[in-house]
Amino acid sequence: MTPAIETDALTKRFDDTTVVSDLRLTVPEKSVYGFLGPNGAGKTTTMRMLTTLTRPTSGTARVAGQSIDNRDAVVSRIGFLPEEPPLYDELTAREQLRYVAGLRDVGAEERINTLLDRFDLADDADERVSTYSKGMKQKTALIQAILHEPELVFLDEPTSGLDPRAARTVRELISELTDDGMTVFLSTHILPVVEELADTVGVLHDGNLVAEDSPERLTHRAEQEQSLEDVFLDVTSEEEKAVSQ
Ligand SMILES: Nc1ncnc2c1ncn2[C@@H]1O[C@H](COP(=O)(O)OP(=O)(O)OP(=O)(O)O)[C@@H](O)[C@H]1O
Repeated sequence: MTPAIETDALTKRFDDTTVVSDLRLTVPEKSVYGFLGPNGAGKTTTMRMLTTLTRPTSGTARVAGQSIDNRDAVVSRIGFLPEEPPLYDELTAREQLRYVAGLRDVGAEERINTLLDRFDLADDADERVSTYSKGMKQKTALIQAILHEPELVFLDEPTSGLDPRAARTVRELISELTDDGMTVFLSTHILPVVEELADTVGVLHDGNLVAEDSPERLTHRAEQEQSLEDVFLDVTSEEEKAVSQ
């Protein structure tokens, strides 16, 4: 089976600073990959390369079976929820979704209605986005990212800034996406999000993939059972020690 994502020595430098270094990762189809790392680790930059928004300095990647050099082929097969999703405050959710469907050239009226229903937004779909809570906006943005039924969806910090209830709803919706056969690549610095959702967790630190395993195996990698948070702090501080030596 072709992996949903396969990177080979993917590297991004800005001037003299290497922000993503020699990244090699493989994400199987229909799985949830949790991309975990502290602020500034290089998660967003990696996602921007994989979604063709920025070019790598060196290295390659295939996304949904297509080379990231082939922008149109990749973009038609993926969805992307950026950290700050583009929503027009003056439009209603329904208008917003129709607009995006038009850009994507997908006849989506029925799918829009189904998704609004499923995301519990149907009653407010004709209100302006400016009146929405942060959670409602995030759900609208998530629908926008999956409207064209992508094989693979990239989510950058999808629960950040949400209150616990809204964050839970968004987590539940994300876990349902794999039921539809989608692959989810999810970046976050919030541990419970990956602990709950991810099949595989990759820990990025200073642009390097310092650990990669299932959440369960990561938490059992020390002899005594540790929480994922302990492992995360361990691997990131081990790296810091190695770098400073
Ligand atoms: N266009 C750019 N020019 C120069 N440096 C950049 C650029 N974009 C990102 N960086 C730097 O690259 C590093 C990684 O940033 P990135 O946004 O990828 O990290 P992140 O892991 O997504 O962090 P966060 O969790 O804070 O979003 C940071 O030090 C950032 O300042």
